[in-house]
Amino acid sequence: MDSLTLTISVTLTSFFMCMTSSMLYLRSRSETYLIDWSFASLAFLLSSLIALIGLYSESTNFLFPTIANVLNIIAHATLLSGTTKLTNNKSIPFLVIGLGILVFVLHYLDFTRSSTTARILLFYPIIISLCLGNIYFALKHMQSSRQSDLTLLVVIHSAFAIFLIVRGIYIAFFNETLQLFGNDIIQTSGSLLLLAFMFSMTLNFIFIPTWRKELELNKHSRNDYLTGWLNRRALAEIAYNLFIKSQRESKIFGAIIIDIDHFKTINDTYGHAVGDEAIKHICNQIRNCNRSYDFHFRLGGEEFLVLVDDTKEKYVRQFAHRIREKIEQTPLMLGNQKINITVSLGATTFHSTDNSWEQLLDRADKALYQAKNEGRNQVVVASKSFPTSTKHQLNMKKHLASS
Ligand SMILES: Nc1nc2c(ncn2[C@@H]2O[C@H](COP(=O)(O)OP(=O)(O)OP(=O)(O)O)[C@@H](O)[C@H]2O)c(=O)[nH]1
Repeated sequence: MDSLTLTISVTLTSFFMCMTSSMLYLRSRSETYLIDWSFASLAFLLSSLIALIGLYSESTNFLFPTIANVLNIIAHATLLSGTTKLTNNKSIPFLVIGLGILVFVLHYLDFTRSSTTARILLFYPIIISLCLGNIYFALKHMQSSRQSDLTLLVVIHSAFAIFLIVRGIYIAFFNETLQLFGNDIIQTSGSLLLLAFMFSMTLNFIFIPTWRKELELNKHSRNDYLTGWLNRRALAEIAYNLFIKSQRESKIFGAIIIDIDHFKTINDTYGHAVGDEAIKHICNQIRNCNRSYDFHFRLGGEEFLVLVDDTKEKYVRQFAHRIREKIEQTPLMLGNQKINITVSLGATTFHSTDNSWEQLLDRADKALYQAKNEGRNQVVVASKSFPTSTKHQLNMKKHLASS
């Protein structure tokens, strides 16, 4: 494979990369990091076009490799800019422009002007650092969001950085002229490496927005629009999994149902919008009392459920009391006006005699009914022998059946 064929292949691949990223952006304009990745692809395309023209015209003009290299570094820096926008909501235009100017100036130093090897060894650390930047931001994002959507990006940049290091070491320490596919190994491996990188980045461009759309759809179908908490659709799946886990590993999970007291009065007095604020306020207070890995659901208007994994009855009781106290002590502030809100809570834990997760929720619901009946603003914990069927419980069953 001669250099011209390889450079034409790289140009074509960067053309497809550019087309793919810009078309993806035109389809979903909210994914603004695709603008940066489209510019990066355009810079790769221009870089390979300039290299191609230089090669085809057999020009010795130093401006050809200079501009091709400047654009190449700008392309890698703009890829990083897309990643920082995706993970941190910030692009990094000054770094992109700064690196472009730096690489241009470096071309006109005596030792870089006279040696291709010196140029490669000078610019590789810059590209490797940009790859490491991509890896750092992607890993940080995946750790905080608990999603693995950027795995492919991490793999591609890691593989590319490793290949660059190996190639850099080879260029620095071995100067035998080996052949690869009928051409000088340095030339061929460089083009093949870039081809593989661009091809996998194009796949990555398609993969990331698709994955994010799917996550968003999934989130909308499982989460309540007002609070962001899980809805009834998610309840059946999560409660079933906890129930199976409790049976298999003899672990206890607990349920706390929380209902705002006299919520209708809040709505009637202050209006529906303030009612919505009150719901969000209560959710924030509940969240502040629980562990981040408990499951939070909005069961209906002003009724919430917390499922507590791997616990004991005494901890569930403590949690429930903490929630009640926190809400009582933290009024909703409407400017200078305080709105005091209280909640009633019904709690219970898994018993070995429970045949289904619904049985556990029925018991928590009955306890809630008792808390309401006994004057509200209190916690009732249902033990194994809690009395059966109430009117409220039947309502709950109806709710569950219709969800
Ligand atoms: N603002 C607002 N109100 C809602 C929402 N969903 C349901 N509601 C209202 O919540 C109120 C619930 O009233 P009730 O079921 O009588 O309960 P309550 O007034 O809290 O009385 P107790 O639970 O017995 O203390 C109704 O007025 C519903 O219209 C919502 O998303 N936002």
